[in-house]
Amino acid sequence: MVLDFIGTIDSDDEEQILETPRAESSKRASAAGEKTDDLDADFNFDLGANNTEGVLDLWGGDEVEGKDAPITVDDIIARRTGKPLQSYRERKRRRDEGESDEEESGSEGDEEGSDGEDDEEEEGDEEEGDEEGMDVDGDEEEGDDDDDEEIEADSDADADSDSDASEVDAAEEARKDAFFSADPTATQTDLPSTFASMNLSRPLLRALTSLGFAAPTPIQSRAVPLALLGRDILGSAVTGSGKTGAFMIPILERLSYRDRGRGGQACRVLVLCPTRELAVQVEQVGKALAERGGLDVRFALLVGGLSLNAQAHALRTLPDILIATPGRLIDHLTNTPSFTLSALDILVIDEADRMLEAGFTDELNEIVRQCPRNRQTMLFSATMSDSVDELVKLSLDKPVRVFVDAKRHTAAGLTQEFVRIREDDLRSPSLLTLCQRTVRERCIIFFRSKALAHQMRVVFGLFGLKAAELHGNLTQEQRLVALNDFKAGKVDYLLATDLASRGLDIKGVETVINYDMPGQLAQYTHRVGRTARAGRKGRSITLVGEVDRKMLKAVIKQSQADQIRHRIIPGEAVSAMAEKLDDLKDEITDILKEEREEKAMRQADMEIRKGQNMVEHEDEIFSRPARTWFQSEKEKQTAKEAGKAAHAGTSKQAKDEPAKKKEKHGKYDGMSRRQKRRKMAAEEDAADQAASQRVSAAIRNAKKKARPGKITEPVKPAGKAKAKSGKKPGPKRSAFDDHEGMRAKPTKVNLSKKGKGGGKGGKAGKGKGKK
Ligand SMILES: Nc1ncnc2c1ncn2[C@@H]1O[C@H](COP(=O)(O)OP(=O)(O)OP(=O)(O)O)[C@@H](O)[C@H]1O
Repeated sequence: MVLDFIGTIDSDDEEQILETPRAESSKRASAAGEKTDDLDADFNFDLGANNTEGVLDLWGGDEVEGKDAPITVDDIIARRTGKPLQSYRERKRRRDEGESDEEESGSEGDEEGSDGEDDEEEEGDEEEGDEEGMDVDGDEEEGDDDDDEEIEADSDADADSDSDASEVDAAEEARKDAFFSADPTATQTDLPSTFASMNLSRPLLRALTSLGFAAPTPIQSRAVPLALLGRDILGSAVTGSGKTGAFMIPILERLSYRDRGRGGQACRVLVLCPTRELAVQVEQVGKALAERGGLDVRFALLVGGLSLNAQAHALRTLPDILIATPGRLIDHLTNTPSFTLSALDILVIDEADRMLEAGFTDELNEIVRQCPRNRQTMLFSATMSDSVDELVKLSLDKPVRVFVDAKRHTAAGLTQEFVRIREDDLRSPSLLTLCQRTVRERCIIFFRSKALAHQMRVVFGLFGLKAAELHGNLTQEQRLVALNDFKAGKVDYLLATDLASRGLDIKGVETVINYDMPGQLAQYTHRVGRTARAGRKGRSITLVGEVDRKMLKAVIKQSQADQIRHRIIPGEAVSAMAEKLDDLKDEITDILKEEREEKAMRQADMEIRKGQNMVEHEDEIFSRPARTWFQSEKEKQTAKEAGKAAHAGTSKQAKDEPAKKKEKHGKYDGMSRRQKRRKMAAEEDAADQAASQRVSAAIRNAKKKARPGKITEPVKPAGKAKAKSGKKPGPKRSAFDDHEGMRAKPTKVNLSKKGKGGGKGGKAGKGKGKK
């Protein structure tokens, strides 16, 4: 690996990286009316960050009232340790205020002690770190040779097919040329530098100013004018560069000219998003713009986890803009009477490359099928692909590719750090060390699995680190509470799966940690894109194991050299943490067990209530029309699995291994030892029998092959091959031709009676041959 250009960080001095620009330059430039690439870093779309209740209302908050709030892991930990968890800021405030009741001083003492220790250690560690850093570099170089060999070998193989590949490339390029329109903005030197120069209406201009959007971002400068012309667009620009505005501004502008006369009311715009949280956010952006501009535009949010009835009711009022996740939208298209997309003018697919992946294919096809063909379609993503194969099914009309600064894959203000993990067992201790010493707040940590994210929350809790989880195993309310607690700074870490990797715009995220390297490059790009948004600075830290080296190379290849750093976490600190973690194993198991028991009790309670409800409201429940589903549960599951595999992009080995394990594990599940032994013996017998049958069959076949064939029978393999190749069969050959070099007399057989006649002829032939 080439680490020469990678700056090594071996102290915990973050100032250099995290000095957050207060967007002064941006503001100055905006004030002067200049065009600037810096976005308004202080602008916040988060209308509900500090108002959890308000946002919960949006999600049917009545279900989350405090009276029935479930016991959380934090509660269990607090109960067991006798110390409530506090965020970093709370701890700091208390320390500053000198609060010192016994309990607090205990926990603070620990923390301060460890802080102090860390500081002392750091100097020593630096040297150690340096040494280790050199060591790592050395190893990396060695390893790199191996990789280079592999790559060279690959390129050797490639060389043979170079001309084929270039033909394919040229063909693909030709297809793209035919499919896309040329982008008139690509070479345009006088792109609009202000919103006013885009000929937007006054109310919308007012709204933009009031939101602090002084000047359009590059993607907005290029995409908005095209979108206003009604063009189909394939838009791409780095994460956090204002793509939401790039489609929402022209939508609102176009809607202000809609027909409002009789029958003019209809659902005209549909924005599809892959996750509920992103849909909520897009709706907030649209609503904020509409409200600030006093625009008469109505929105409906169609996402899972919200009341179906409330959404159906909203749909009956024909809102102008629908923001939806695909599954819930199809549910409404199937079950909400008179709801159609027949009047749709604009379809937007946000995070379009994700939506084109396997898991969403069926749903997306169905939605597109129900949209009018003459609609305008806009696709956006930071990792948008322009592969024609994927796009043709969306029936686009000569779309324009608007790819801003296509060579840049990550935000300019992002510093990407990588920590080498030599043994997988050291991953968790490394993460904890990092969080205790360095990354103390405003951090999203991504995990490959929900279970791991959850387990880590318990561990974080035991170490006094306040965290929330965000993944698909939680109820919608829990997901939202987690998100809002993190936004409001009530928790310092958001432990998430890829559910949170795309689109979420959370102000002030300073650090993104990848507990493991994601399986796809696009996933990495979106994860680290949760920081360094809108012109701010931010940092990502990725723990890289040996198996992740290929992906690391790919990441480095797509990044600017000055963005990359090599971070070293002092080995001693990690070892000490590993020991502490080891000591806590039983405690962690007990907490998880206690949590499962709490959950089971709640579940039982819920079942009882459900039963009571059924009894009380039986008539009403059974009088409701049955809902129909677009896909059966099985189909849904298959699509989900396919989507997961495509999205995770895990190595084949990693994908196969769990499957193998499962099969092996499940085979004798639930059997007693005796049953298991019997079954194994029977299986062995059956295997032996099958093997001896195979041997006998092989002997029979060999003998058969050695016998001369029937006289009139064409030699099989040659005949088959000819038939396949479509060539005319030549004159029939006798089996003797091959064996004895002498030609047998042609025998007359009645070929019209194929089966029987042939058989007879065969027999006759055989008889003759024998004579
Ligand atoms: N013209 C603008 N001026 C100032 N700030 C802006 C402007 N446009 C967008 N922003 C801000 O930039 C931030 C990022 O915008 P947005 O979420 O649309 O990014 P994105 O490109 O869609 O990111 P992702 O690829 O992660 O989905 C938002 O907080 C928004 O307030």
